[in-house]
Amino acid sequence: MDPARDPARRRRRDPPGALPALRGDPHPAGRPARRGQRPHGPGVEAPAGRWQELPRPRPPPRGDASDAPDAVVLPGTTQETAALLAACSELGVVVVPFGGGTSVVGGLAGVDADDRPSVAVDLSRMSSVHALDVPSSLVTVGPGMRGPALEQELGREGLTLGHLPQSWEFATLGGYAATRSAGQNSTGVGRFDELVTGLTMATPTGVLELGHPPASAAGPDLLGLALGSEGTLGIITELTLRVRPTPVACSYEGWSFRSWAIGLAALQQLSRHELLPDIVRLSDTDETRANLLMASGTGARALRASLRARGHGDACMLVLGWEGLPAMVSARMKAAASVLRDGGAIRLGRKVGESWKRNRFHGPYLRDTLMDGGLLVETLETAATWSALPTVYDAVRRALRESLTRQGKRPLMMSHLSHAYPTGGSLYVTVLADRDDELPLQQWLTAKRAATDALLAAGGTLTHHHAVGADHRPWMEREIGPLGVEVLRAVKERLDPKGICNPGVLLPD
Ligand SMILES: Cc1cc2nc3c(=O)[nH]c(=O)nc-3n(C[C@H](O)[C@H](O)[C@H](O)COP(=O)(O)OP(=O)(O)OC[C@H]3O[C@@H](n4cnc5c(N)ncnc54)[C@H](O)[C@@H]3O)c2cc1C
Repeated sequence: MDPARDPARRRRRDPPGALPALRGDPHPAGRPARRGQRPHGPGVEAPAGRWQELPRPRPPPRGDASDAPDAVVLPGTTQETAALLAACSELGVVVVPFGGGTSVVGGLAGVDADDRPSVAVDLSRMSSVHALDVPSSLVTVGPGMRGPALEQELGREGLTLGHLPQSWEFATLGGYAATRSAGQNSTGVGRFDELVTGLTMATPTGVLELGHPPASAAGPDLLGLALGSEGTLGIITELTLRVRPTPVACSYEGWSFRSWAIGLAALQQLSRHELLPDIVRLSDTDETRANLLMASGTGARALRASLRARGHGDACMLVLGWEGLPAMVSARMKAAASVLRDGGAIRLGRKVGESWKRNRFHGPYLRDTLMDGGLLVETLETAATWSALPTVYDAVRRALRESLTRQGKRPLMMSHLSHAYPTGGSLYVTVLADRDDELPLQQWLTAKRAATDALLAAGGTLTHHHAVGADHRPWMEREIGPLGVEVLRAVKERLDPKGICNPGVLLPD
């Protein structure tokens, strides 16, 4: 069986293809809880607040499979899924939908406080195109379909979805909707939730048909309840997505700024002038330095020398991608170039942009190599308004540095902004440190908890695109307030009265 499709992997949050890295530590990014236990050991789920040292949980015995699902079920239609959910509800069996298994926040942890039996619902049998409405630019698909397969089908009609997260090879369309994913082109085409115009969700108490393209004013939009619901309300069994013509022209280019603050200010100017490109990636000095060091060949050496000579020795590199009709692409690039030059940027040209494009799915595989070498390699992400971003950036880095240094492992942190909006942008931080081989999970949870407290206090969101899962649950009330949590609970109680739908995620205990 393709390991990415193996639902027994659902509680390990490693990316498909990451298995070799896990030999020494089966759960470097998160230890799955055993049935009936709190997900990450005592203390870890306590409400966020002032930092306290956590009691150190004992690592699980190697090879412990006590949290594996009791069965894997593969429904083929909405009706079969609805019947399955109704039966599980009656019998008190927990149901965890399994898309591509790429959740990095414990979305598939399957933890149930009551330790009920559980089934993993593998959606791979529902992975075909159901309808294509070319004049309306709409495609209707099954939730188990993966991005590459859909792009191949759409490509025959000269269309594309254009949703390209780094997990694109393995993640599914249903998973994107359930987690409100963002892709590399989201600045241009929109986040995945913006691409969903309608969906069908089977719940234990019936089937919901949500959304009405092109638009409707019939009350509050219930579609928003299903997007980001992470399997807690039911299972998405069909999606209707907005597609667009395959771009005729694609141009990727690199720019350099003297500092992160200057780069952020320039992006803010682009957004203010409605000149944001389709792809934006502004790396801070540490990430730029690492990228330049990893680039080989005479071109890379010449680039490093030229940046030093022009006073950009500690540069922050920006990659922009422009897609669409040739005339539009060149007009937008020209207008943006003038704003960027006014903001102090140096144009590095297309080679830098093309090189980013070639390597854009390689990062996670490099992570495996680094982990094999004994490093802790983890990531976290958030988003904030343009005015709050600098504070959030400083706060997260400070919290991570202090926490890991206190644990005796000084980290290297690399950050980038990869999704820009008129009002702000996302922030993604990669952390590398010597791994505490005895308690690697505790090492990261300690740091992550400090960073999450810090980013929320500074005005960031709990998550920009990785979703809540099991890992972010303790902070959910802080994000949406106690009344917000009650509203979600009330909806869940109506649709899932026995609480069988993925009970271990999203909603706090
Ligand atoms: C290497 C790597 C890179 C990543 N890069 C990105 C990125 O660039 N952008 C980004 O947004 N995310 C990224 N992620 C996170 C992850 O890929 C996304 O959260 C993705 O949307 C999950 O899709 P999936 O099909 O794998 O869902 P799964 O991991 O299988 O499930 C995720 C959650 O959704 C629920 N679920 C899945 N399918 C359904 C359904 N049909 N109905 C109801 N609930 C369902 C599951 O129960 C679970 O709670 C990355 C992950 C990895 C490992």
